Amino acid sequence: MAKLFRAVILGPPGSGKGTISERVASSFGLQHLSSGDFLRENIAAKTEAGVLAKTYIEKGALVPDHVMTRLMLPRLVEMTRHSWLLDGFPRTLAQAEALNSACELDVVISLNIPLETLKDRLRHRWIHPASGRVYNMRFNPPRVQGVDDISGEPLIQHEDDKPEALVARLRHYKDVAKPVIDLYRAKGILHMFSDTETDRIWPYVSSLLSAKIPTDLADAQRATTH
Ligand SMILES: Nc1nc2c(ncn2[C@@H]2O[C@H](COP(=O)(O)OP(=O)(O)OP(=O)(O)O)[C@@H](O)[C@H]2O)c(=O)[nH]1
Ligand SMILES: Nc1ccn([C@@H]2O[C@H](COP(=O)(O)OP(=O)(O)O)[C@@H](O)[C@H]2O)c(=O)n1
Repeated sequence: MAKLFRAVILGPPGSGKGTISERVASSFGLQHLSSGDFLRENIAAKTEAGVLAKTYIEKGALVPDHVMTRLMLPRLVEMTRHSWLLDGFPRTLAQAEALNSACELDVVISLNIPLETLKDRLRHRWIHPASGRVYNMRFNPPRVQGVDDISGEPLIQHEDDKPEALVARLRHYKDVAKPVIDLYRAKGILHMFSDTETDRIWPYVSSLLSAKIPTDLADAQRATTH
């Protein structure tokens, strides 16, 4: 069995983690696990962790580490036989240490996007809650404004994308992300990308992963996901 590949993508709200993760999933056959989407699934399903997490997310605050870890690690156990890309977790040093005790990472991608770019992107972000499909009125608009291309259901904007909640989230992100980035840099697995456009970052991410993911593994995984 080819060695599995484990990666994490870090970046502030609106940095393009989800956009790049989808491209990685379809190009390399890695499973994309978005902690934000997984949280919203748990909130919708009114699970114990979902009910608890909802109280923090509504304030634009971070969900406590033990709640996130208790939610994410069992999900990763279910994915033991897959290569995966984690998006939005770990977010803090405690979460990174919990993850590191559970598995070995091969690559950590860190997106470094200017604040004004983030604000502009999130102002125009629309989401289809049921599927997690993400649109942007400037970057990838839906065919019909306010309507999901696939289901025809209405698109929404996340409460915590509103400018007033966004400032709190961005400040939180900077405070908690630095030790996580430093940890992975010290491990020698951090790769930082800075730009204002995903389409300019993507070729670099793609060539990094092409060099890191064994070709037989990528071919095998593409075969299973298509
Ligand atoms: N204008 C523009 N918008 C982009 C670009 N890349 C992504 N977006 C849009 O910007 C918004 C944020 O992108 P996401 O992929 O959701 O970013 P994220 O890091 O996953 O965001 P969170 O889930 O909030 O952490 C979405 O509406 C994307 O469609 C880009 O290069 N230019
Ligand atoms: N590790 C994590 C991931 C998400 N979250 C919460 O879940 C919300 C939605 O996560 P998300 O990944 O969709 O959004 P971003 O905050 O990453 O832009 C975040 O704003 C946080 O409130 C968290 O507290 N801890």
